[in-house]
Amino acid sequence: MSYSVAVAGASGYAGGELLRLLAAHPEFQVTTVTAHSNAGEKLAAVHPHLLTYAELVLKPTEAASLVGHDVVFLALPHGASGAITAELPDDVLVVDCGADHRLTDPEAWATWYGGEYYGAWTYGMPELPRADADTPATATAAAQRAELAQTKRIAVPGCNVSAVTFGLAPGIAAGVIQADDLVSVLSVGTSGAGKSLKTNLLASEIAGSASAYGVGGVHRHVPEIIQNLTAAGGTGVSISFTPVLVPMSRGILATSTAKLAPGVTAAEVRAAWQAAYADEPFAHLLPEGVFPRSGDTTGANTVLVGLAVDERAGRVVVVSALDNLVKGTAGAAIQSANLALGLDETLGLPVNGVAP
Ligand SMILES: NC(=O)C1=CN([C@@H]2O[C@H](COP(=O)(O)OP(=O)(O)OC[C@H]3O[C@@H](n4cnc5c(N)ncnc54)[C@H](OP(=O)(O)O)[C@@H]3O)[C@@H](O)[C@H]2O)C=CC1
Ligand SMILES: CC(=O)N[C@@H](CCC(=O)OP(=O)(O)O)C(=O)O
Repeated sequence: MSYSVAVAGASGYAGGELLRLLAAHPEFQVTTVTAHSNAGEKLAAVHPHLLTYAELVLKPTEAASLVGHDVVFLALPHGASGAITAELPDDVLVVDCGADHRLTDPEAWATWYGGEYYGAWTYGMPELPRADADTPATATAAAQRAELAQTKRIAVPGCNVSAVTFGLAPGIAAGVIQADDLVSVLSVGTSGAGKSLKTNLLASEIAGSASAYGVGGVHRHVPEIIQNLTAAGGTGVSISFTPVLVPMSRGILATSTAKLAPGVTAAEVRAAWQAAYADEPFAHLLPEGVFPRSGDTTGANTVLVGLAVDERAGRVVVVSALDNLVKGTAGAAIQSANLALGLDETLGLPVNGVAP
């Protein structure tokens, strides 16, 4: 069976990456692409690298363009997807790459985003371990996958959120690190900010320079990270989160540290991540002493993790890398859509990065 697919926001970075991956997917046929200011243009005019769908004409982003498809991927600015989705039939699988449906707490939405709250959807991170807070060591990703298999509405995680969650969740779920004193500093590529012109992203200002932003616990990804790590079994989750814009177009390299739980050995720490990712197709723990580079994941739906125990500091140091446009958005969206349609979770998704 082949599914007809619409991609809204196809002229943007996330939309373009969805199209690149969907072109290699054996069960999906993209028949509609939409845009905002670029509506009316051929796709070839905005994404010359995408030959498969080059002749499709970008329609306006409105419900009328999207109805009649089996699957709709939304890659729109925050706040733009809620109203459109309300007009789509319940039996259409809708996968939103934006933040509109990620947060389960309406107050958190009001605090960090604002505007109308359209409610949380099934969270599109199949690997997320979920635990009863009293028994974190029993956390597995089975519950998340089971929910995804039943849903018609998927909220794709934020890209920075994914990098941090993949880095820390296994240790929290297994109880080998403390959740109340987490620190994550991320090197992030510029494409995470989207295609529209922003003054802090002028080439003359980012080339050859690194700059922190969202400093002081004010980045909107903080509540989403806390939501995930709490679901993984963390109690009193507290994280200091600082992204640093670096001169690369794609990729995120997150360095996260956490206090070792009392009495835990280095071998037990490693075993926690090893067990969590042993059977995962897209999450991988690297051998001892090996740490990922962001570029190792370019183009792949893969998150790579390296870890070490800093005995002097009493902390675990986890380095996690992913491509913000693939495992950080478009790849995660397709992986979750595969599950929701009962397809092989890995269908159409590259596992190997492009390096160097
Ligand atoms: N870039 C990334 O790494 C990641 C992005 N995301 C999320 O994916 C979504 C898209 O991001 P990204 O592709 O980077 O952004 P871009 O700015 O590159 O693209 C935005 C898309 O939305 C369209 N658009 C702009 N304004 C409106 C509007 N008012 N109403 C409807 N459509 C509009 C644009 O159309 P046009 O260009 O024709 O005006 C374009 O197709 C965002 O919610 C983002 O947070 C999530 C994780 C990672
Ligand atoms: C460089 C840069 O600005 N990156 C963005 C990535 C956000 C993202 O893509 O996630 P959302 O879907 O939650 O917007 C940021 O840190 O805000």
